[in-house]
Amino acid sequence: MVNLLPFMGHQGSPGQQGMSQIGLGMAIAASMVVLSMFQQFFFNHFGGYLERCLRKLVSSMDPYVQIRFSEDSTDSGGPKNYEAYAAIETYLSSKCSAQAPRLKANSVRDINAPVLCVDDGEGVSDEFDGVTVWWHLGKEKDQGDVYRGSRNNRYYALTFQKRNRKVVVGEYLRHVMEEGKAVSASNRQLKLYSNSSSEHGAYWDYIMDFDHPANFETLAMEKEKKEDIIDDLIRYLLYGPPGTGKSTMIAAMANLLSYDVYDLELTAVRSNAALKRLLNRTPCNSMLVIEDVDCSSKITNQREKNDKDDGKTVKNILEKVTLSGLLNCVDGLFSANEGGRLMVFTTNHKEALDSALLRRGRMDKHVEMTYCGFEAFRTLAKNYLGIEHHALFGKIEALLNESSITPADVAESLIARRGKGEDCGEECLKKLIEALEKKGARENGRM
Ligand SMILES: Nc1ncnc2c1ncn2[C@@H]1O[C@H](COP(=O)(O)OP(=O)(O)OP(=O)(O)O)[C@@H](O)[C@H]1O
Ligand SMILES: [Mg+2]
Repeated sequence: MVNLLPFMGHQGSPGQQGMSQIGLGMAIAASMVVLSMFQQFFFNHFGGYLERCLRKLVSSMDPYVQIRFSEDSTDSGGPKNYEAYAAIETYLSSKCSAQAPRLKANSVRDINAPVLCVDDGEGVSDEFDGVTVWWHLGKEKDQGDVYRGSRNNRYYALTFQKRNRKVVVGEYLRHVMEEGKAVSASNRQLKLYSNSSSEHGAYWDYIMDFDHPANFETLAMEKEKKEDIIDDLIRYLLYGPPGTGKSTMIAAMANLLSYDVYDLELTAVRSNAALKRLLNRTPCNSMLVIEDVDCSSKITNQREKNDKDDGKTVKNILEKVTLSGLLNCVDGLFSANEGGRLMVFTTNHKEALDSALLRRGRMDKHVEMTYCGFEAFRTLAKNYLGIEHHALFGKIEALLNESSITPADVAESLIARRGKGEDCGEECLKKLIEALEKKGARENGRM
């Protein structure tokens, strides 16, 4: 404690000194209580008012407005945040190459046309309708949570003069988002994610860049069916025997929409809560895929049984991912986020699926991937041999009508002949006819 006595001027007897020290102490304590009560009273009644006045004063002196667009998709803005951030980044790539002294290249689909963007701490200006705005890429520390840890979040700060607020917030931002999305859709490198879990919960792991060449043109399937799918991509159940193109169709869908693929392995998800967390972290413009959903649900049932056998508690059993848990999550996710998300289940055994999954309205479309018909064969012949018409096509059509061969098997016989020279087309078709005849004979023999 600070000794106050030397500053007291008058020094009395030791007894008097003791008394005056106590008196002084009490006076100081009392004045501190009064002061703190006053502070509290003052700030309760006038603090808000003072702050508002101060803000008004500062903003009247500062003729600029700033808007931040954060890359963080886990805060209150959700995945939409990242969508806006990515669109801005792409939009600015065309502006920054001429202006910013430091640039960075983002991973893109076409290596000949990389998307450049400003480096951290750099800025660029832009003109729109006679209005100048300034963009700046900043970084802020985010405390994160136990699931993702702390990290640095980037944000784009848009600064403009207050008098241009209407144009910037309205037309300019719309223009930035539209342009940015159009460019990124055509040139963005797609990515493949899969789910993992740790003691902290479930999360998405980046696996690799998604570089599947499939598209709807090369997908072997009837034209009408393809068009129907393209027109209305939302929630799908793809079913059919192995090798009929379910995974190929998923790749074609992702490529068509430029969506990243989130491959959900249900057996690796530990609880319905973990599943919910994962699905909530599936950003917009993404495709959630659950392959072989019949196997996933079987394993779930099996796990429940095993747990019962092990004598584990009821709580543990309930905590496992259940089909109804999955369906609840899916319904919630998709009703909250119209568009920008696609979900596809696949199965080889539609008949084995729970009726809850098949119920109308749950999966918008059930698409059957079938054995190779003649139209599908023609696509494959064009893909692999570059042949669109041939005298042997008639015979092949007749044989395809009689046997059940998968597009994968047809493709395999066509690939096997490829590389044997320009004129291997006819030879390939003959080989295919041979394979079809053998298959037909086997199938008839079995019947
Ligand atoms: N409809 C198709 N159009 C074009 N190629 C196809 C088609 N179906 C199969 N293929 C070819 O066969 C290969 C295997 O097909 P894919 O993996 O898509 O079958 P799947 O239905 O997913 O099988 P599984 O049920 O075993 O997962 C593909 O890589 C592709 O080359
Ligand atoms: Mg597959």
